[in-house]
Amino acid sequence: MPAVEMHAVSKSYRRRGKPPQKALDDLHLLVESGGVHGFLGPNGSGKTTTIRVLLGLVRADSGDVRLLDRPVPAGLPQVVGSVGALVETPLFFPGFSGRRNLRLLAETAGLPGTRVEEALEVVDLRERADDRFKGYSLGMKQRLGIAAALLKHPRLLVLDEPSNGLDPAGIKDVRELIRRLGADGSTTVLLSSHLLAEIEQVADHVSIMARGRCIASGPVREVLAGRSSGDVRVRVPDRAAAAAVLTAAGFRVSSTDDGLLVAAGGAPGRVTRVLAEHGHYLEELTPVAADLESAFLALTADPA
Ligand SMILES: Nc1ncnc2c1ncn2[C@@H]1O[C@H](COP(=O)(O)OP(=O)(O)OP(=O)(O)O)[C@@H](O)[C@H]1O
Repeated sequence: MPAVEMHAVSKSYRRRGKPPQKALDDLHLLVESGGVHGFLGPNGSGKTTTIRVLLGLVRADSGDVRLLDRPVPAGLPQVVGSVGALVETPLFFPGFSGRRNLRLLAETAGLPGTRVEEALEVVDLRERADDRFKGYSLGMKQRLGIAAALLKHPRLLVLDEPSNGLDPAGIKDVRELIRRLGADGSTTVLLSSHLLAEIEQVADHVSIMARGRCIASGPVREVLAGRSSGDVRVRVPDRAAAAAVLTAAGFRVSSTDDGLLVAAGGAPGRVTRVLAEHGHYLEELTPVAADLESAFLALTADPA
């Protein structure tokens, strides 16, 4: 059963004195259960709006939304107890300890105190649980927020840009925590981020948003492997002569530290043949994968 299904979802925000702002434009999104699903897109691409629609915080103008196999918003009361979310920095009492803050939340939600200890354990805050919230580092505050979202042992945990504003140490802690949660198997994590590296390092699957649509989705490796640059790196004994031959054959060639970079347009066989026909024998030919950054930029580039 998918954790999230969205079909043809559109949402515009009305703005006073201006035309409506289209935030979601015929969005199709599928998040299978289990692991960490990265939800990647530049600022303004519609990630937060998608999450708001999912959690019933705003209503879509059209389309179908299902969360844990229940329609949204009608079926939300049946699943809300299985969904944890960290959408904004959560509000805690600054003068209370982390543990006391969580206990209050657990009591309000009718959850047993044992859940507080389990959640503190998962986010690795037990040792500091009796310190006041206001003395926590930003990373610890964020982990306490995740602990709060974990109190009800959610089947789906939604984290909207959890690393925003954190220092490198905090980012690392939150990243490790998300990895642990994904490996645990009982929780599906939907992790939204505009940071490619964050998604690359923790997510199994990724959906890429641009301009209110999902433009690519699948296992992280596949989505990115499908974006090979079409370039090849070649090493030959006589670099200058080989470059001249390839240029004459119509290839764009540049020299690198250890060989030639050839824009082969996905036809590495032709590079090999042209070189061999002119008596240049390859020592090495390696396809150059598009790095994640350029794949992401190419996917999300504004066509306008
Ligand atoms: N309450 C609102 N009123 C008007 N426009 C809005 C509102 N919320 C979002 N938008 C617009 O909708 C579009 C999508 O915004 P959204 O916040 O969903 O994107 P995002 O990918 O989460 O980006 P960010 O990371 O910057 O929050 C943007 O153009 C944004 O300016």
